[in-house]
Amino acid sequence: MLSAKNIDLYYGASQALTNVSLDAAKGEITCILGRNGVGKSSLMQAITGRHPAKGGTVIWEDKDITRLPAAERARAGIAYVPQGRQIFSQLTVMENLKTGFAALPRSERKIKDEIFDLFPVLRKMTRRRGGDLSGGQQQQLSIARALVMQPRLLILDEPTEGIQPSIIKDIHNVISILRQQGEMAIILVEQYFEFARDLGDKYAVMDRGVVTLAGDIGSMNETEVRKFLTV
Ligand SMILES: Nc1ncnc2c1ncn2[C@@H]1O[C@H](COP(=O)(O)OP(=O)(O)OP(=O)(O)O)[C@@H](O)[C@H]1O
Repeated sequence: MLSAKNIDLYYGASQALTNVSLDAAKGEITCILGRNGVGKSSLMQAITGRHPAKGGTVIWEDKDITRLPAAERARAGIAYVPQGRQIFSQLTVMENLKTGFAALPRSERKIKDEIFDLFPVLRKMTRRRGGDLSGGQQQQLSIARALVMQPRLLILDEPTEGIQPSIIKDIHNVISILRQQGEMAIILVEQYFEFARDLGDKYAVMDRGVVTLAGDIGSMNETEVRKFLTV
């Protein structure tokens, strides 16, 4: 279980998050919705430690990780699939996958076959350079690289952004399988409303650095939520 409480985050003097709280439970998908620039990625930075919070606490599996550096949070089982994918374009697909090993003890540094079962397209491409993959293939590689870390919290930051519909469907299936397996908590940051609604269990809507609406997707008022998504 992840519990971020009363998070304040600044970039210099500019406050990007004010008193934001978010929980994410194992076996569930928690969706973060909101327009560009409202603070969704900043909240993920606070959770992953890439840009630590100035105020508030981040509790993960009953430990206070608020002050832990990002690498230690990764070792504690928190994996982040960044917006824009951030594939190493000069490295091969296999080398990209192996960068996920850094968070694992030596004895567990293996690429499990399951990774290629989830992303069959990558199996044929292990020696291809990351930069030669299509955007959709890079997104799949980025998710696969996070899964190599065997995370217990998987954070996906806008995985459908700029991706063609057929691959969005594949990514949807993979996220759905991971949810069914029930082994990890998943946070899905999305602007594609239907994608999030169809996959999610819980949701939080952000607007200008605060959470404005939150609850179970089953009882979500779509009209209200959509008001925070359209420009
Ligand atoms: N490294 C940074 N330095 C300064 N300001 C930043 C930085 N990163 C984000 N911001 C600002 O913080 C605010 C929140 O940005 P953030 O990226 O968290 O929003 P977002 O909801 O994830 O939007 P997007 O979908 O466009 O990424 C914005 O005003 C943004 O300009």
